[in-house]
Amino acid sequence: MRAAEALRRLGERRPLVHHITNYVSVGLVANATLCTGALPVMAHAREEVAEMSGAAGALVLNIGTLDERQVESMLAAGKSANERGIPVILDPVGAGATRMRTLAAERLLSELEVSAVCGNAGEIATLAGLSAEVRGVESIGGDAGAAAREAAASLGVTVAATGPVDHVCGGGRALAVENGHPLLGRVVGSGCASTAVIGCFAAAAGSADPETVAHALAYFGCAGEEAARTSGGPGTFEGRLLDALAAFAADPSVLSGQLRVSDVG
Ligand SMILES: Nc1ncnc2c1ncn2[C@@H]1O[C@H](COP(=O)(O)OP(=O)(O)O)[C@@H](O)[C@H]1O
Ligand SMILES: Cc1ncsc1CCOP(=O)(O)O
Repeated sequence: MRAAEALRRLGERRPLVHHITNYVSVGLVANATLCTGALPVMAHAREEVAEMSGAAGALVLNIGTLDERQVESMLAAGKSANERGIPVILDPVGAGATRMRTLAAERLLSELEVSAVCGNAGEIATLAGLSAEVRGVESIGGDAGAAAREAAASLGVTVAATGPVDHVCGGGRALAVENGHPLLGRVVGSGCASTAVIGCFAAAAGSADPETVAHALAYFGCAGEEAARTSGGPGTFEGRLLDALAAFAADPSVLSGQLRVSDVG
C-alpha cells in the first residue's frame, strides 16, 4: 500500500499498535506511532501480552534491551497475533553484537510467523548468515542491498535493511528508498521509530508487503528531510521529526512528488 492511502486509513481507523520494545527509545517510538496516526501501547508483562495483541492491528517486537522473560512475552504476543492474522514486525536490534541477541532474533523468526524484519545493514546481514560488524546497536559498514536480498531469500519474509539508502526485498521484489537525512543517524532510536512506522503502515494495510514497508520508510525519510530543514542539530531535530510525521499524516497530499521509492530488482 502506498503512503497516502496508508496515512488516510490510519487517520480514519486509528488502529492500536502493540509494541514490546526497549527502554532506550520507548518514548520516541510511542510518539512516532501516535504522530503517524495509530494508537501506541507498550505492554510487556507475560500475563497480559496475548490479550493486548488480541486487540491490536499490528505487533512490533524490538529486542533492543531484551532478557529471557521478555523473549517469552514476545513469543506469547506473537502467537496471539498469528492466531488473529495481524502483521508481526521484528526489529532485531543488536543482532550480531552478542550471541544472545542473534539467537533471540532467530528463535522469534523460527517460532513465529513474522511478516517483516527491519534493521540496519549489519543486523540484517547477520540474520542472512553473511559476515557483518555490529558494534552494540550500530552497523559498521556493510552492503544493505545484499543483506536485504539474502535475508529475504533465506527467511522468506519481507526484509528492510536501513541506512543512507533503505533496501526492501521480498516476494521477488527489490525496492530502494532514497528519502532520509544524515541527522537520522545522530538520534538514538531513529531505527526503532522507523520500524514503528512500518508497524503502523502494516496495521493499515493488513500486511507488510515490500511496497507497504518501502512507503513507510519513504514517509519516515521525508519527515527526516523536512525536520532537517529547520533544526539546529540532533536535539531540535528529534522534535521536528515528530512535527513533520504529524504534518504529513494530517495532509498526505503534501508528500506527492517527494517519495523516492524505486524498483531495483
Ligand atoms: N546517512 C543517512 N542518510 C539518510 N537517511 C539515513 C541515514 N542514516 C540513517 N538514515 C535513516 O534513518 C533510519 C534509521 O536507519 P539506521 O540508522 O540504519 O538504523 P539503526 O538506528 O537501527 O542503526 C532509516 O529510516 C534510514 O533511512
Ligand atoms: C542505544 C540502544 N541500546 C539498546 S537499544 C538502543 C536504542 C537503539 O536505537 P536505534 O538502533 O533505533 O538507534
